[in-house]
Amino acid sequence: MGERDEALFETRGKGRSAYKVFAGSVFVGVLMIWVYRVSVILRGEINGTAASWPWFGVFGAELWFGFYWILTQSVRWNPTFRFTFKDRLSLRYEDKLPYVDVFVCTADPSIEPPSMVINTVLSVMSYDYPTEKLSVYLSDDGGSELTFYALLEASQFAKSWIPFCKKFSLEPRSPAAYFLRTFEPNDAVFAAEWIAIKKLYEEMENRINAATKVGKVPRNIHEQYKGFVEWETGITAKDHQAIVQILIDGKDETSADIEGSVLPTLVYMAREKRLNRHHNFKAGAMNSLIRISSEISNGEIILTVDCDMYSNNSETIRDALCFFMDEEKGHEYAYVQLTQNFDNITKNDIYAASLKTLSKVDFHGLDGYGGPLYTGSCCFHRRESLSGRKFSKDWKKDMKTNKPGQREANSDTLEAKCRSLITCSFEDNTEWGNEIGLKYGCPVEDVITGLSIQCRGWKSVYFNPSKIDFFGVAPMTLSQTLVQHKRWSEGDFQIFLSKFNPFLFGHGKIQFGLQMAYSIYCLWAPCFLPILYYSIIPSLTLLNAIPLFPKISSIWFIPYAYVIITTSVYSIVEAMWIGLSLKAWWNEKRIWLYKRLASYPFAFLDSILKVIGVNKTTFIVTSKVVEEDASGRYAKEIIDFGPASSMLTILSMIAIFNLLCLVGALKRMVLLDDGIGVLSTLFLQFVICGLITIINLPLYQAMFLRRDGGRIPTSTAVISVSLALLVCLIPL
Ligand SMILES: O=c1ccn([C@@H]2O[C@H](COP(=O)(O)OP(=O)(O)O[C@H]3O[C@H](CO)[C@@H](O)[C@H](O)[C@H]3O)[C@@H](O)[C@H]2O)c(=O)[nH]1
Ligand SMILES: [Mn+2]
Repeated sequence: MGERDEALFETRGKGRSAYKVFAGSVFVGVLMIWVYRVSVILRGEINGTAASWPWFGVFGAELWFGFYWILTQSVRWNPTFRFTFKDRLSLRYEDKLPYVDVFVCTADPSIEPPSMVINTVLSVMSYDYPTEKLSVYLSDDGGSELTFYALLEASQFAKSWIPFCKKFSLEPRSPAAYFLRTFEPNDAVFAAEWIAIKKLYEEMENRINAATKVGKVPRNIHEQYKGFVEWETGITAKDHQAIVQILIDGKDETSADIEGSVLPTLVYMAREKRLNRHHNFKAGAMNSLIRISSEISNGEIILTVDCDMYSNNSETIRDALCFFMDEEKGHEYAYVQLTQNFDNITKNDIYAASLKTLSKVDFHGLDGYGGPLYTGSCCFHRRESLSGRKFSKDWKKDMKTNKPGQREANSDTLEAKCRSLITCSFEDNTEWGNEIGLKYGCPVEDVITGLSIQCRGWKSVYFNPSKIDFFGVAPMTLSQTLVQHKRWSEGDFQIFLSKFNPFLFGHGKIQFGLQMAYSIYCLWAPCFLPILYYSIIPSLTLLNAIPLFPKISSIWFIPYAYVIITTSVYSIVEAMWIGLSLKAWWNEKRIWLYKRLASYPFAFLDSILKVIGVNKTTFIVTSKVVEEDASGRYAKEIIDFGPASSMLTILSMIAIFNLLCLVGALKRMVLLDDGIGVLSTLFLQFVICGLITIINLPLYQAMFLRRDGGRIPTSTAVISVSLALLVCLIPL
């Protein structure tokens, strides 16, 4: 034992020589482009001409694109793939498996329906894992009796659901997903139980949805269960006392399922909220969970999931443990990040929300340099690394345990103790949010926390098996997509500006490849500048017949053509390889542009304002539901552009502006005698302007032709057309 052929997991890299040769050739192309620009400057051909400042700007953008392209090579250089051996784990450690605590976070019952939240909870309660070692905690930042009520219902339903899942080895174990995907079985015994449980589930779901609809829990239920006393005083989401309710106590022999087996512990928590106190969003909720769970179950492994991310694979905990419990390497790992998948993605992924390039390319690349980012959900942590501990080589904690944790026996005293840990003032003058737990003050608490853990010497693992582990809900409108990406790019850029800058703080602590890879995301926000420039200036100069690029017949045209064509073809090939359709690839390109034009500029601005102390961190929660007609459009892959917003105005303005430039330039080309000559000197500007126009076809449609609720509001149309006309008139 202990030899790698007996190991609990295996790591495989992929030989990438062909790719490296290709990337090398692109790099030469990029260098040639730079050489061309410098040589023109040295020959003094540019200074003083009309093209002077647009020309230097384009050069600046090209410097950035080249530099950024180099960064993205880090995640394509050394991809790493992991495989686990769960049978070896069971064979060696089945009776010594560690305690596992699962954290689920929810924030708002109106956009995160309680019936969805409890499906996530039920799916993780039903893991194929010793139930006495499994505890599930729900943090409710909405402090809502509706969510509490749903969880109470779930705690009852679990008594039938968990034994049913295990008896028939069901997958997935979220009842909603299971009943959506399966039909009445043929086997008579199974069918009888199946029908009975389905009925039980539907009745429960109806009760929960009925309460959610009216916005309160029926009186008679209030009276039946003492826990509701917390809501008797009419508390609000932003102002309420600390609430901790142990709904199922796994240590209590009387709380068994219908077959008499122990149930996993189930806890509801709403940390104290006061109007004048900052609560640090999800990071604050997670830190509260870390503290109360350490009193109640103190699992050595913590799984964090968002409330929409149900488990799709009952064996996931065992996969994760294959890394943590591996005799040789296990002690190095702080967290095991699994893939976040979404089961509401449309056929051609209209909002590029599947994030497949991240999950199927980038994260494998990150894993080759010390491990992936922590992305908030679907991630297993070692409790001690999450709590701030430094990695040390000599220190191998023995994960193998079979003794129950020590704790307060009486559940009333235990709850009271826990409540005292989640008051507004508990963290005052402590290291929580700083050295201990998840970090505060950053809209991506996950990424900054993961980075700081890696900088304390720990490694992480990316595990992306062919069987999907989790399914969540991706944004379903354009504005939600843009707002989510604004939060992400803002948070990542703030990391870059903070003392945790991957190159500075990470220097000497994490590998250079990892520093580069983190910077891909940390530098999303500033990418708006060159892209915005490229979306306006080449087209404006096209309109004014000022060339900015070498003409088609020039030898310097070759590196441009080579870089543009090969990187585009490569990006299509990569998209096919990760399972996107051609149309999905095209949609991804559109959202790529929209993020850079609409999300990133605001992220950039807000980050700067935050650095100079004007702005505070915010966290706009993504809605997991949309209205009926919006969901109809989503299913038909019709982009929902509305409502009016400054983000939308920018997008519309740029789309219209490019259309005007293209029309103006084409007109001139047709009217002039030397049309072909014009086309040849302005060729690349035609390409850029033309592509921006073509990719915006759905936008023009939404502005001028559509009448549905997802169209571009008239006010936005008027403003953006006027602005576009104004920009066209800028004299050069
Ligand atoms: O004050 C808050 C705000 C959010 N949440 C929860 O945080 C989770 C993530 O929120 P969501 O709106 O779904 O954001 P996403 O952009 O989908 O989340 C990704 O990005 C976040 C960081 O920006 C991470 O926290 C998430 O884990 C990660 O999945 C949800 O369960 C929320 O209920 C809270 O508990 N309290
Ligand atoms: Mn989410």
